[in-house]
Amino acid sequence: MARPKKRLEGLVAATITPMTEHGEINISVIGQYVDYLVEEQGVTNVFVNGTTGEGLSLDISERQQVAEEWVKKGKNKLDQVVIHVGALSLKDSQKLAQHAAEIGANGIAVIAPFFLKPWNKDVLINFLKEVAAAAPTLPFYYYHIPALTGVKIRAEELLVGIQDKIPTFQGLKFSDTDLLDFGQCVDQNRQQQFTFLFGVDEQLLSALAMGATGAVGSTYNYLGKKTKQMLEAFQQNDFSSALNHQFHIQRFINFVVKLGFGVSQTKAIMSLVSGIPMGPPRLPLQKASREFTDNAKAKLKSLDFLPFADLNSGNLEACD
Ligand SMILES: CC(=O)N[C@@H]([C@@H](O)[C@H](O)[C@H](O)CO)[C@@H](O)CC(=O)C(=O)O
Repeated sequence: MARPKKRLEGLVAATITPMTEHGEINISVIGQYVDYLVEEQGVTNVFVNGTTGEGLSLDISERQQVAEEWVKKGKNKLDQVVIHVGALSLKDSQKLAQHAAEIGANGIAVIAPFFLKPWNKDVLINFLKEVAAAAPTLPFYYYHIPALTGVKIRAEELLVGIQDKIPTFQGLKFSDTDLLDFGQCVDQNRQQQFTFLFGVDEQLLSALAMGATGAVGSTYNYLGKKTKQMLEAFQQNDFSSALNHQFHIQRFINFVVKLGFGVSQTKAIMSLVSGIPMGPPRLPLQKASREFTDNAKAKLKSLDFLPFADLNSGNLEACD
């Protein structure tokens, strides 16, 4: 059975796909992006071409180029590079899975197909199994994100006997707020040594209490250091400090959610905080507004989340 040499643990940044002002992928800044995550945020695992990375808005060749660049630039710097290879077409997904294995990625993840949808657990597993089989040496993660896929099959049900069907199954990336489902995934699989990655950053502490072994999220791109403080406090059984850290993070997320928060806004915030031009999102997404970025910047400052006192206005290129 394929197992990563080291278990995927701790924080995993759901990477942004940098783009030029003309909407082309801009892989030239990925090396700089790797250094920023490692050196400034202490984040050494990445999840590439997922929701934040607009994976489903890229064509196959673009997805392969982005994946390849992360593996290349992450060599000897990142611990694990997991590639999301989910697609509506099984063939595309298999092609991407095979490619991920060829380039030396550390794992693959797949969402449920979301147009012609699997209507029950067995059908979904059959789809996932066919993708996993295209990369038989790579650990496989199911990416559960029902609010976006519309596939509401409970993760708990899906995990029953999953390794009999998918021998490379390694774990779950759980991007949902149903902590009953999440808790039962952990509780019913205590013997399996699965990896449980939680994907709702503002609720991570609750998931840690339920047994999450790590977390994948968009905010770890720029709040990685802060979130690591929460993880450390939790590991030291200092629940009061961990809660303070979670509330601190929630104050920011709550603020931006009220303004309207998604991939476009993540790109703008990351450009602002890191100084790396992430560019605009691809249609159908729209650039974050200048008003959003100004407000987010003021909030980051007031919460002491900005590494330096004043920011170069050049970092605001992602905004109108
Ligand atoms: C719906 C969504 O984008 N969720 C984010 C969260 O990190 C989210 O941005 C955060 O919890 C703020 O709500 C991640 O789960 C997405 C993710 O891991 C990915 O990009 O694949």
